[in-house]
Amino acid sequence: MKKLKILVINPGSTSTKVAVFENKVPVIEKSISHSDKELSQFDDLLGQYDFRKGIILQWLNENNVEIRQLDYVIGRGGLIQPVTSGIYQVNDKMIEDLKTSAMKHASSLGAFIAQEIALQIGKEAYIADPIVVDELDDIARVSGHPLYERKSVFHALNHKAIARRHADLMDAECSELRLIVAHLGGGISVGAHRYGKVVDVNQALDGEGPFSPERSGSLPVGDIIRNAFSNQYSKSEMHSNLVGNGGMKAYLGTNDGKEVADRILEGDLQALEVIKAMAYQVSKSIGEMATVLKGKVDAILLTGGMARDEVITNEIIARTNFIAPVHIYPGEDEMLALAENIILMDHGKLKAKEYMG
Ligand SMILES: Nc1ncnc2c1ncn2[C@@H]1O[C@H](COP(=O)(O)OP(=O)(O)OP(=O)(O)O)[C@@H](O)[C@H]1O
Ligand SMILES: CCCC(=O)O
Repeated sequence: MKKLKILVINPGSTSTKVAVFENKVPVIEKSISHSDKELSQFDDLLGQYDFRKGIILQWLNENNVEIRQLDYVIGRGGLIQPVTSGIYQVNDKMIEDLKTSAMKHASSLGAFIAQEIALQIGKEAYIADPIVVDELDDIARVSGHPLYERKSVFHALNHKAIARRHADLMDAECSELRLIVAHLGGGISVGAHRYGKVVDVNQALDGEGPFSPERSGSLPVGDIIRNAFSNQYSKSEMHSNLVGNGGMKAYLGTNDGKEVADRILEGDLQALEVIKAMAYQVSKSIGEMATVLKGKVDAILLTGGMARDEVITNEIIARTNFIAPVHIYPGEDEMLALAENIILMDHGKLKAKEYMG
């Protein structure tokens, strides 16, 4: 059977990851880092479109990949309206919703860039398990005030991929397991997976949960309101304290977990205190999700870049392994997960869903 050639595009806040897969094998792949300075020349996220697309086309060119050789193009999906888990064909409604979304996230560029490249070769573009996958129990939507409904915004693609990887290793199906998955990346999301559905999770973009390398997570709301009306901060300063310049970066001046790990090895006690506080908050979120699953938890899975750091994982294990065994899956499976969605669709085992908005 002919091997499928799949271009996978995953724009993140500080990098653009790109790969060409032949079936499940990434024959070429690259993570292109973008410095704060490089991205600050653009007024907003959509302003980065030509820049990021140009980098991808140049990379394909350098690797002698002609786009007409591609069978499929898939991007990581961003801030559309809430959807169920699955693979979606990019359509006009999706593009419109991405353009008008009030919240911003780099993954929204995935659909735009995938669509433009696919159109050039007369094909459709796809996204899968975007960050707005919503499987919340109704009770989890209640925030505490009717003006505000809790939203499901999290690392859905990697949560689902790591849950599947764990289930495979256990010789089980996700639909048989009750898992707590903690993605420890630039942002942190902790979700309760009940028989394959993420029935509760913190809104990991700009609102809830543990602080992360660059996000503040949950903050005392009354103090935020007082600051917002104090005339001391602009709206964008207030927001960047939540996303981009919050969390570890606000305390230690860097969002780089490896740099902080090195500082701890050199004896930096402040760095150790902040990392332990982050692990403490992640552990509390895991405890919360254990109550969502009524204490019946088969396993706790730690994933994302920061799951490579033993100071963090050991602290979380010590605080949570009374709930269930803790398994560590460092890094992420997002690129492979996107390629796998295409392969399953091509083989007729998964049907692309139509995005209705
Ligand atoms: N070996 C390591 N030790 C400590 N921290 C690490 C290590 N490797 C990566 N990290 C840190 O993990 C964080 C990034 O994780 P990851 O790559 O999963 O996030 P991302 O893709 O940038 O963002 P997100 O996961 O929120 O979409 C960074 O702070 C990075 O420095
Ligand atoms: C909110 C999910 C995506 C991210 O943190 O980058």
